[in-house]
Amino acid sequence: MTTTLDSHDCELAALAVDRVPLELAWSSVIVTAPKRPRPILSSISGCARSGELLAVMGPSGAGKSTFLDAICQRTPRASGELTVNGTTAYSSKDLLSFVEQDDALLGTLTVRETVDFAAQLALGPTYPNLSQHVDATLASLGLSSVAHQRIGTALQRGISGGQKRRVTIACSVVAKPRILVLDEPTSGLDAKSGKEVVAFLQRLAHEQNVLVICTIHQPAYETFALFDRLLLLARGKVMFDGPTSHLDHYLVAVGSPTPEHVNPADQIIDLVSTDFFKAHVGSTGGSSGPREKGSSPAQTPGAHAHGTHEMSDIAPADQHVDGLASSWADYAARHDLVRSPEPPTAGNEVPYAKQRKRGAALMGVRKTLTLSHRNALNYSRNLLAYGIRLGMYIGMAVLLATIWVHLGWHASKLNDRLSVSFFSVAFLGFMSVAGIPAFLEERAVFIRERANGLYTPGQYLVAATAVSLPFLFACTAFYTLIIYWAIPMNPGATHFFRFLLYLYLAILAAETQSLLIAAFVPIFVAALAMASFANGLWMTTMGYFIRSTSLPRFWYYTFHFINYQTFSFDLLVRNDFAGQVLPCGVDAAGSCLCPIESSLLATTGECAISGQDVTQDLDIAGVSDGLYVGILVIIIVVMRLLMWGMLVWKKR
Ligand SMILES: Nc1ncnc2c1ncn2[C@@H]1O[C@H](COP(=O)(O)OP(=O)(O)OP(=O)(O)O)[C@@H](O)[C@H]1O
Repeated sequence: MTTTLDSHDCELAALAVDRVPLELAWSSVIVTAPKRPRPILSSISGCARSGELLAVMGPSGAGKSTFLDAICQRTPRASGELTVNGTTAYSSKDLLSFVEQDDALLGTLTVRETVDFAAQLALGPTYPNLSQHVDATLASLGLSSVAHQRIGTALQRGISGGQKRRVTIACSVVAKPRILVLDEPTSGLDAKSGKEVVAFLQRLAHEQNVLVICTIHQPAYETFALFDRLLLLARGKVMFDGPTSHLDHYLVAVGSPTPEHVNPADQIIDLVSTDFFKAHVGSTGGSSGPREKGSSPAQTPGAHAHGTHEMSDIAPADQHVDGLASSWADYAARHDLVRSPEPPTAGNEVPYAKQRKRGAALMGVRKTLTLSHRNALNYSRNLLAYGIRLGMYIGMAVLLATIWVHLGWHASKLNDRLSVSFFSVAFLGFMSVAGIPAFLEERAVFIRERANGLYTPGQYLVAATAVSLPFLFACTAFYTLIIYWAIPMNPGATHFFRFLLYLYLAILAAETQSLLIAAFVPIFVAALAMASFANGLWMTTMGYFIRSTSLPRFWYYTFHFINYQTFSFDLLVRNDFAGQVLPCGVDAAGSCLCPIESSLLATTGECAISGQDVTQDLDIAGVSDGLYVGILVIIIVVMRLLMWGMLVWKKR
């Protein structure tokens, strides 16, 4: 990887542009959580400037991820002030890209496609030299050799976990952010790859004047040396916030010098860790080391070691951390390391926001097209999600066509025939839950990209709908073609196309319902259970198992009439029986035996029931097909709008 990285130094330098220097400042940032005795972050202030690589470190639970969330405006629980170049009037989505701890990627795409789509969404498909920029980014992160490998799915092994981490970073870097924030960019990477990634981030900061802030756990000495500054947190407080070059001196000053062959990054983490504090205090008498001469009277590491029996379990750790926070504040003041944000000046106004507004509508259309293209690729390759689903629809059709084969038109087969319409609506609708896993995978990508301002929930939904419509139509068409003449259903082109339309609307409604539920509860098992329950509810109140006229009034006036299955089932039944006459049987005495009341017997004496008799019996004779189609469309549109609302509302 070293060689590829080096060979792209020039490329990176060439990509550098003369950019307005940025300073991100955070002031008195406090993050609290309900039922938590102390804040997650206790009034943190500081700033960082473009061209710097800042490490945010601290023991587990120190508040590092929360700090990143706060400075990226990703948590509603934060208070305090954030400014860029002295102003609060900036858009973090325009300036900043966030790389989360989890790698949310589409497994069916190749590495290059993934980064290329990210570039198109961030910069626009017509951005000059986009392809070269994508290749340079891949090379910079050591991904050229796997550029054409798929990310990987449950069926197809793809790239390694460490490579996925780098692809996620590449997706953010390729967007050319002015501020890049990364949560654990080296987790899952071996030491060498971790160092290469941090070296890349350092060059990105130094050569492209980007401000890079990242949390990092236990960096190797050489990796740690690449950082310009360190912000060290413990129990939500600042333990160190200055150039990494001062760390050794500071450790000496607080009486905890780094022993030979020990990484100063490990030494300071050891010093501020309190997770096993009580045990540590009990066994060793607390961490030792004199306080820096002249430091505040707050407790130093060893000061609380005696008399712990008088304190609560939490107090010694808090005291330890408070002592170190004071030590740092004293040290920083003494050594002129306290950084204050620069006041705003003419010429360093925050750029971008206005420029981006221009041509926003065209950019929005392009993004929707790019997203649709990506979705179409995903659909065409995702055998598990879509291939197997199409196979299921075909399998169901074959089952129906072979079991109900040559059903014919006899009154004794009335219920068998009604069950074709029921089965088609209810079971095909039920199978829409199979779309939930693929949606959740896409949603994770959407959450990441939306948080980085790449596109809006509306654009995502339009693109997702545009690609799912033909897929669901194909599923419906295959199903209809297989069963229609095998049973057969009501002959004639009009009835055939009506069947296709009504069933398509039912499947669309079922699909939208499943996705709406998954957007509301984005946990696979829970969404599956809820969608299954909803389908069960619709099945039982649609008027097949118990005729609608016999349904208890509560269910009839509520769920029967907001039920997409009611309208689809009624439409299919009306279509199937329209104009048909079903002869009834005759008993030994020659009496006509019809399963339902026959109007033909009463008027013409013919021993048969008409299609009209069937719809009359089901209490759907007088309904308007157009109205029912309209209601189905409204149900689908309302659920899609609710889904949009859910996507807007749920940011995680
Ligand atoms: N929404 C929340 N509600 C309650 N507690 C929370 C919430 N978010 C975070 N915390 C708590 O705040 C503390 C800091 O969490 P955070 O994830 O920021 O730590 P971290 O330093 O990133 O830890 P790690 O290195 O283990 O990822 C933890 O104790 C965590 O349990």
